Amino acid sequence: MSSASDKTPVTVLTGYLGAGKTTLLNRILSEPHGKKYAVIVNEFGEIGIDNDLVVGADEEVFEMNNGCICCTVRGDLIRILEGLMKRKGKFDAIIVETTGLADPAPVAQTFFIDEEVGRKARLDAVVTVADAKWLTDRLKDAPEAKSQIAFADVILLNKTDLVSGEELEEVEARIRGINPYARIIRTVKSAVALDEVLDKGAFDLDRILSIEPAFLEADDHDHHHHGHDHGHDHHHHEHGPDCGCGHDHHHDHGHEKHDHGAHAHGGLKHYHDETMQSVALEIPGEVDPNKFMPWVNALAQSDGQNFLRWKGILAFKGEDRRFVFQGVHMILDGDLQREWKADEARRSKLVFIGKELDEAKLRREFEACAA
Ligand SMILES: Nc1nc2c(ncn2[C@@H]2O[C@H](COP(=O)(O)OP(=O)(O)OP(=O)(O)O)[C@@H](O)[C@H]2O)c(=O)[nH]1
Repeated sequence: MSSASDKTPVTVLTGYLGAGKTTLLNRILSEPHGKKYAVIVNEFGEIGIDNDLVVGADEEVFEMNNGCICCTVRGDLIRILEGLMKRKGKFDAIIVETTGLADPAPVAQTFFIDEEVGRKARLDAVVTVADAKWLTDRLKDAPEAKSQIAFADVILLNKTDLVSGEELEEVEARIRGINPYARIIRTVKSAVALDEVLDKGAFDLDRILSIEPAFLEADDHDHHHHGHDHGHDHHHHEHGPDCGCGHDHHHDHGHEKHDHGAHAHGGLKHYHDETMQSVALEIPGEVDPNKFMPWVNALAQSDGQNFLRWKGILAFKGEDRRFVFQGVHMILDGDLQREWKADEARRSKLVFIGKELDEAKLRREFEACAA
């Protein structure tokens, strides 16, 4: 028997779209902590933007593309974790960043149900980043957001700069209503002392069993997902039937009625928003910032309500550095970041995640920004 301390600690980083997970991850990776972390990032949308936004991405980041981590959890995640375990000694800890749409329960479950993984790794804590400005709304319409709060051991109540003291009290009370146990830390730009979120030993199985009595029950979807109608289409865009999620996305969407959009994975409720879509656009070249910036500003006003998350990496005409564009609803942010590398094609990518996305219009308008 190995003791807990022999096992590699795993932090599951979750939180709704745009809450500040990547911001926290970059902080963790760039601080001089003297540790070596392996990072597993679960991408949403077909073209990899998330991985490109993580600093030091070259050596440490393992991508799980095209699929939702909570669906691929027993496939890709286990394979990546087992691969990492074989290289034990190289990593002090593992961080798994889930997409904003993932339900963390099945991810956490992996560490208890998969024997091989459970022998070598231990779930240290589920850390949830919550957006102080939007969480209250998402708790009303997005069951994943609620599950992310319910499963958290530590909650960063982030973006406190965007709300009044009164609103902050309100959202904190809502969080407490769902999860009275988690430690809540108020942050701006996910600024937190690392020892508040890493190596906490905070994951509390007994508490989770009180929320999800079926947490430890394995199910027959464990190693193959065939034929499992998952009823969600949040990443169906431009994916073939083999999007890697392992579920059939193109049949019977929303056909079965589930309570609150919950799906059974074993005995475990599994939440997915069935109306979420993503649109991924790419221009094989540069864009003109004098067209792009006015366009996104106008779009934020006209359609921002429907865009839960939009982000892009753009090659601006005549600019040596990559422009990283970020949006959460109508709040936009953009920065020139590192230089394009010599062997890197100067392409411009933009991803939208939201509801009622008019793909043809977005594509047409984005393409009109080409330089
Ligand atoms: N005003 C404000 N903006 C913030 C804060 N934290 C992060 N942001 C911005 O919010 C946007 C989203 O941050 P990310 O860290 O990319 O969020 P995320 O949770 O990784 O997003 P997804 O991976 O798309 O789910 C970026 O534009 C950040 O700069 C904050 O405390 N205040």
